[in-house]
Amino acid sequence: MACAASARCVASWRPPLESAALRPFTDLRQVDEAPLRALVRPLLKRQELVLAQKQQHMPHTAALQAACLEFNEEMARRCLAAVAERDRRVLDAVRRHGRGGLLALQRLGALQPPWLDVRAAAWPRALDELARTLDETRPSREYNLRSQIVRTETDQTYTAQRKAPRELALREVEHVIRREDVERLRGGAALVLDPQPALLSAAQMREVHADLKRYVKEGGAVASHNPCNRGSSHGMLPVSGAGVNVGPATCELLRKIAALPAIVDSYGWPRPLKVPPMLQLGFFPGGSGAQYKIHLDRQPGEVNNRRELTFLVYCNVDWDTARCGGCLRLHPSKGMAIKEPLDVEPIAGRVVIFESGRQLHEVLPTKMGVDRYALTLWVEYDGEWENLDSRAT
Ligand SMILES: O=C(O)CCC(=O)C(=O)O
Ligand SMILES: [Fe+2]
Repeated sequence: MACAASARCVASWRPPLESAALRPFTDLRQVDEAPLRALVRPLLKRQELVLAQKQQHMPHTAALQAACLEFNEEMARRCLAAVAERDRRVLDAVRRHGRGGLLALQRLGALQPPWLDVRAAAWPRALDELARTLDETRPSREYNLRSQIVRTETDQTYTAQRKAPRELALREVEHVIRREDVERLRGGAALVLDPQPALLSAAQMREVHADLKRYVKEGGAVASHNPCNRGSSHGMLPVSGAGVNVGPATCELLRKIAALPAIVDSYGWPRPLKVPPMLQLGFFPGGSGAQYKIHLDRQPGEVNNRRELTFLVYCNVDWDTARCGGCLRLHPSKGMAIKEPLDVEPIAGRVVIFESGRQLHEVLPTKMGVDRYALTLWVEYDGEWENLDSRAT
């Protein structure tokens, strides 16, 4: 019955006629994106200059992060101003035309919230409610607008930077993930792998550990502002190892991590994958109680997040969990295989793989004395934003 009714509705639906009475309101529906789009390229150019300047007195990735931050702040400022200007015009129009203006905007589908009560009796309280809602929702609308614009304008560069997994395949790591592992991953399992032979020799892993320690000390990781992720710092490392002050063992590890998604891909993953050019170094200072509360690496409905699979590799030589804490806790999650919380010790060379958008996880507080280092590669879904959350799982 419901289907028949909605089929009839769809068939008889027509776009609202933009009559002369509605015409003055039609422009109010959208933010004028043209000046914002025109801004992206010059800002990116400026970002390159800022990067070149900063590189003279700080490590490459710290400079890159600082330059990106400046770019984002400027874009956010301009987008917020544009959204605020549009809200001001909406409120002006409604004030001028009274309830008729509000009704007109609603008919054009321009107004949030859709639940606003616009009956004569509720006027003028509706105006206050509209003003408050516009005010409260402005930051999230700014965020959406910014990611939409930056994304469209930089799409070509972004795509060019991301290599398909097969191009990155390396024979040396073929043994790390087996066909059965990928089958389990497809079935909702999280993989905890201790490859034999290890990704690196014990001596090489010590070199990596020393490199990461130095890298953090030189300012390569910045303190997290995420309230869920108190006390930790993060930096980005290019998977090529190019341009960063790290030794051959770390470069080898980065290349090997970037080659792992090709194995998953070769045994069959339901969606196309892309490997980003950078991976994250997570630093949890020992004894600080730093932790990362329970989270997903891609929240449902997140607009500009394509994370499909999370690959973690730990670099903590001589890690003693009883003394240092810092386990990765995998939580039971909807549609996933884990039924009881599972604590994974972050020991050097261990590889953990799970679905970014489905596997809930947290990092338990680090305790005494020893710093915790993790490398995280978020392999992305190679498709349209819109498809991400509506896809069959
Ligand atoms: O360091 C870990 O074990 C996990 C880190 C994490 O969950 C993240 O960065 O999203
Ligand atoms: Fe995470």
